[in-house]
Amino acid sequence: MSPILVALDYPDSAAALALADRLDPSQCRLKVGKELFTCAGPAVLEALHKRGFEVFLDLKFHDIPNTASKAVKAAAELGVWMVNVHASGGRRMMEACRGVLEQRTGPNPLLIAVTVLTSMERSDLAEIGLDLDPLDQVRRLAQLTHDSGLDGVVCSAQEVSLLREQLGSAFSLVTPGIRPLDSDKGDQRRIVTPPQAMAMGSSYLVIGRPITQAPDPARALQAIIDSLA
Ligand SMILES: O=c1ccn([C@@H]2O[C@H](COP(=O)(O)O)[C@@H](O)[C@H]2O)c(=O)[nH]1
Repeated sequence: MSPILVALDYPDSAAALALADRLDPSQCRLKVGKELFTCAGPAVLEALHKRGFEVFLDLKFHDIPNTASKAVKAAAELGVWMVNVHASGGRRMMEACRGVLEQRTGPNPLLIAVTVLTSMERSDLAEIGLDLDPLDQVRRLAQLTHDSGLDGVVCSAQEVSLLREQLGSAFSLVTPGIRPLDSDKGDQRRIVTPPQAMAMGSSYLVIGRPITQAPDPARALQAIIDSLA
């Protein structure tokens, strides 16, 4: 199965489903984030599942343990393949989220946690009171996520080699901030090309605008897949 997760960052389900209809579920999974889920709700997940896609519901829950864990349970009941929280919500929050999944019968999504957003660099961390290199904060939060029993983290591919050494091969490393050489960086800061990310050990590559904003998104996806071969 392809490691590519296409980010469906669209303002309505018609646009998202129009793209999905041009893609093949054997070539990629899809990611539904805050914009699309807020406007289209669970119905868009049902429509994507009907088309045969596995879906990462990227809502990055960050709340007290009771609230975050109930949100994770609700996401699991929507049948998604992967769901996430913010690791900075802490160990008790992450353990509560893992706990609600353990109590369910039936298939569970992978549960992962965001470390440091790929749009952030050292100066952004300093402004929120963290005077350290993003790599150090990513390593700390990834260890906490691992110790809390989750399945993996969201990080930049720049951090993947060290996290693989630290946490082993079974831990999922999901990497946004992926940019083919000719594409615009936009608001991302810690970026890596698709072949480099795979070579360094990413489990999954999250790719949005380089595909969705391309003149021919299906062709852009195929070019990225070819670059990984
Ligand atoms: O640290 C993070 C966590 C999540 N994202 C999400 O990934 C995609 C990236 O889209 P691009 O258009 O390829 O930049 C987007 O949906 C983000 O919400 C991230 O970029 N970084």
